[in-house]
Amino acid sequence: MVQQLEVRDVDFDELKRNLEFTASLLEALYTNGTQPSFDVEDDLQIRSDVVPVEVRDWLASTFTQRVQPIRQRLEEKPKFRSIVHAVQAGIFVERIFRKAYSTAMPDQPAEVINCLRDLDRGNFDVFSLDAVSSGHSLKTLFIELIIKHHLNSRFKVPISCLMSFLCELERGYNKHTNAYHNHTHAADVTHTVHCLLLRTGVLYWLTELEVLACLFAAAIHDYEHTGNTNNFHIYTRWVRWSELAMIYNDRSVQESHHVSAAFRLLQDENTNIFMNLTRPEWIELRSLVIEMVLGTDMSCHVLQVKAMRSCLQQHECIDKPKALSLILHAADISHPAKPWSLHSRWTPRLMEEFFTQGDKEAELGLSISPLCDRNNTPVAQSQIAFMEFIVEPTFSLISDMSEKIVIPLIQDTTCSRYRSEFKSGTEVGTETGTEAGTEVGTEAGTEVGTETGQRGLQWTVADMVSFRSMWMRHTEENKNRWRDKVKNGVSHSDDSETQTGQDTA
Ligand SMILES: Nc1nc2c(ncn2[C@@H]2O[C@H](COP(=O)(O)O)[C@@H](O)[C@H]2O)c(=O)[nH]1
Ligand SMILES: [Zn+2]
Repeated sequence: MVQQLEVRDVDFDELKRNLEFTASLLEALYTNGTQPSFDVEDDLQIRSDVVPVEVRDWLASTFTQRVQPIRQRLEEKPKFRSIVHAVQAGIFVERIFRKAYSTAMPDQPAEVINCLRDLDRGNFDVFSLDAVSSGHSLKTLFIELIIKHHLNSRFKVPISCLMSFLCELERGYNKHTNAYHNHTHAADVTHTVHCLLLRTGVLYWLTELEVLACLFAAAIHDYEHTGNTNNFHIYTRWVRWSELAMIYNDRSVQESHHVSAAFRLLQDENTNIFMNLTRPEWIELRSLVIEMVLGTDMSCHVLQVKAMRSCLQQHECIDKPKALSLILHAADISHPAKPWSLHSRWTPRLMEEFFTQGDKEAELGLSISPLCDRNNTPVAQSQIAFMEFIVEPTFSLISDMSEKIVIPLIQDTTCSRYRSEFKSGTEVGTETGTEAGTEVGTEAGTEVGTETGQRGLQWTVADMVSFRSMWMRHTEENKNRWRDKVKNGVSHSDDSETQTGQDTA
């Protein structure tokens, strides 16, 4: 606006609308900043009637991990236009953003559009998307999901920043040319998070900011992965220096790096996709993303699963960051719960990465880590064990947790604008045939939450059943495939089917 005034190129109607929008933003900021502080009584057992509010804020910000809201003095409250104007202006700017995206986005090749039609399905083929998008599956998918969830317009994500950020992100993923931990894995996990949120119904429990945090966390969760395990970084430092282990004091070495390096990207204004978030939004998003990405450290698995199980058993309230961390963790280990055509392509990639680490360990005169010896690893048996002891319990927990979260939402017939809007562009639970498992469509469940003038929320209990039966069916089928290999004596790393990055589908 200032630039327009400086060059005297002013459209007064547009200027007025933009000023109104600015006022609405400031008003939102003011409202956020002056909302009552969260409860610190529980954390520190402080009695609110005897402790002044400033002291409580100080205690909360210093001695708990909660984030302090920005507090403004009351007398600073400016006078703003009516909320109706603010909303109108907001809608106007959202439209401008949508238009900017459709203009700036180059036309996608027909093959890409075709691939993206399966975006809401569990059998979505990320390898095909990577092939038809010339190796840009992460970029293509992230943009698609951001638009699909209306997050680009809601959070005013500048298209140029988004493009530059995603180029850098893909570059970082390909820095170490890993067979498994590369941009395709990031695209796969991002897609799977979207699918899990949608198919479990947890999506309808979340705010738009939380959805943004989930997709962003998934996209960056292995950024600049070195292709080695954390233990490799920690235990090889006697013979080989690991900068990351030193920086992060042996704690979640890689995960700490992924999240830190990704946030560093946002420090550059050309790649800062969150430049238009308010301060409280940014703080909340950052905190969620950090917790989710650190939760992908596999050494947290047992604790994470135990904590959520006990929360469900004791009928406690489900902590959102914990639930979302579990969803990202599940997405991260989800390929064994997908059709064999996908699982059988991920396995040799992962094994090759493990074996490359084993080669390095042998070269350094160290003992070779479990599953990293290319001449002696029982791939099939290890995959069966991974499914039985890690994947199935995690997915079972996700199903139980989602039911606990979503059933009250289904019973609550006041569905939000977001839920209805999203639903009108997405069909959940209507899959049939092999993919849908029990083949239960929306008609089988209870339709709830119909609002005048909007398509009703059609998310149903049947969809939850379908989700559970689908991952169970896939893990069972995949285990049987591996069992057959054991029976036929082709279960080791020397079996050509389980060797390096070869597509076996
Ligand atoms: N033995 C197997 N381990 C697997 C498989 N898929 C994943 N994994 C392990 O989980 C982590 C995932 O975390 P990430 O953030 O590093 O991607 C991965 O490193 C493996 O250790 C599998 O099929 N078999
Ligand atoms: Zn991962």
